[in-house]
Amino acid sequence: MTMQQPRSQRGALKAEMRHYGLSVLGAPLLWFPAPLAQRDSGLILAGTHGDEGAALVTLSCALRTLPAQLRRHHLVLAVNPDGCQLGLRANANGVDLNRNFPAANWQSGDTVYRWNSIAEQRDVRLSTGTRAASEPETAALCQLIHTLHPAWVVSLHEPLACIEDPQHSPLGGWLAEQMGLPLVSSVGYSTPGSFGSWCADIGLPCITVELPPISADEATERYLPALTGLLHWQP
Ligand SMILES: C[C@H](N)C(=O)N[C@H](CCC(=O)O)C(=O)O
Ligand SMILES: N[C@H](CCC[C@H](N)C(=O)O)C(=O)O
Ligand SMILES: [Zn+2]
Repeated sequence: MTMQQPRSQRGALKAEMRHYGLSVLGAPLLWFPAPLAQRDSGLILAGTHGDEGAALVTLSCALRTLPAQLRRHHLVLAVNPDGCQLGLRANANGVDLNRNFPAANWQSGDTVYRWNSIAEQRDVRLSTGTRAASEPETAALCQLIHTLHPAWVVSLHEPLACIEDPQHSPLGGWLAEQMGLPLVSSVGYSTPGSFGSWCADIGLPCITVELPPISADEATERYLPALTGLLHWQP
C-alpha cells in the first residue's frame, strides 16, 4: 500500500524542478529529480506526443500524490512542451519527436500516424527532422540521459493499451499486472528513430506504457495507484 498525500494537499506541484534545455518556442524543458535518488534510479517520461494528455496528467497526479521523500525515480512530465501547449503530436517544427532520436535506424523524410483510434490508416504526415536529433527537445533529452545514467526508462504514451517491454523485465511484468494491460515485446509496427530504438542502441532498458484511449479524468482514477507505485518502485 502506497503512502499518499491527503487529496486536499495534492493540488499544487511543489516538487523541485530543474531545466535541461529549451523547446523550439523557448519553453523550459523541465525535469524533476528524485529526492531518493540512488544508483538504480530510473527515469519516467510523458508528453513526447502533445496530444496524449491522459498519461501526462495522470503522471503529474502521481507526482502530487506520493510524499516527495518517497520518490526514487526522476521524471520528465512533458518531453514536448510546445506540442502539449498546441495540442500536437509533433513539436512546433512539425517533427514527430519519437522518430527524431539519433538511433542507428533513424530515417529521413516523413512518418505517419493515425488521426485517432477510430482511424484504420496511419495517414497523417509528420516530419522525422532534417537529421537525427535535429530538434532541441530530442537532443536535450539525450544529453540529460547521458548525465543522469538512469538504470531504466519508462516512456508513457497512449492509446495502444499495452506494456511494451522487449526484455520482459521484472518492472515490465509489475506494470502489466498493476495496470491490467498486456505485456508485449513490440507495439507491432516499426518506429525508426524512436526513443526506444535509441535506448536499445545505448543498452538502456526502455519500457513503453501505452494507456488505452481514455480521458484524463478516468485515467486519474484507473491508473493513479500503479503510477504512484511506479514512482517508488524497487526490484
Ligand atoms: C491514435 C493516435 N493519434 C495515434 O496515432 N496512435 C498511434 C501512436 C500512438 C503513440 O504514439 O503513442 C498510431 O497508431 O500511430
Ligand atoms: N506509439 C509509440 C510507440 C513507441 C514504441 C517504443 N518502442 C519507442 O521506441 O518509443 C509511437 O508510435 O511512437
Ligand atoms: Zn505517443
